[in-house]
Amino acid sequence: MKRIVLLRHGESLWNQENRFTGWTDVDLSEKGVVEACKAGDTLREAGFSFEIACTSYLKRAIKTLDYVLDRLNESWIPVEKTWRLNEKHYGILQGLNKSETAAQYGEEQVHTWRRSYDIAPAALGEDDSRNPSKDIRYADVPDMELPRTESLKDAIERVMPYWKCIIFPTLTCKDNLLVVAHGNSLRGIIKHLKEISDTDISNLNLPTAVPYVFEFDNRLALVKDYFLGDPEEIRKRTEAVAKQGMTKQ
Ligand SMILES: O=C(O)[C@@H](CO)OP(=O)(O)O
Repeated sequence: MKRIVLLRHGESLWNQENRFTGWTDVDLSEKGVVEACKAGDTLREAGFSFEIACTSYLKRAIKTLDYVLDRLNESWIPVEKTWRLNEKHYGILQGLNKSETAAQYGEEQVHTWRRSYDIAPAALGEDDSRNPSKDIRYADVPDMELPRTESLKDAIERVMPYWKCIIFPTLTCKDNLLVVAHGNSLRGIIKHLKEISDTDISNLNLPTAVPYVFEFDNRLALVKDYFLGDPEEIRKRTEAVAKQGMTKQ
């Protein structure tokens, strides 16, 4: 049996303040650090061990991975970072409070920006200091590929080459992989793995730092997927993520 564990980062400072984050490189909150350590403990107690891990270029995911590997006593394993696993780029919404945005533009519009398949928020202007083309960490990425905003569809289009060329083929020679990324980049991967329709994907929300396990047979067909943890707690935390775009949470 082969396994890929998908893990959303622990709570970030902007998750705590309920702000659209996207490619903004915010740190984990104190609660996020605790959540990340707990995810590592949960994986260890369930007998998980990893041969290789990958994550995004954003510190909330990188640090979550570090805490998880520390709890597993596996800080030594190879880790690959890629911009392709970054969160969906939220364009000009980045930094805005989600409830206040819902009060201004309506909950339906905010839901469309957050969870529709192919509608992106307005793009950052070329001169905006948040334009990724001005960030040295993306210097090796062709400018044409750097987003100024993204729909889920756009995010999937840049995640998938990495999934198909690097992550998934690694399963042919390794049995246990860990991917620590973000709510929407992971929703894109899950959509692909579980063949979720463009419409139904709007109902999928991921709680922070809950390991989501995918098991494959030796021919790499998906046989089983499940969250690790208390189902009732996971349900409540998932519902809370869905409600972040409401005027009052
Ligand atoms: O703001 C963001 O970048 C994401 C993840 O935190 O939020 P949402 O759940 O609204 O897509």
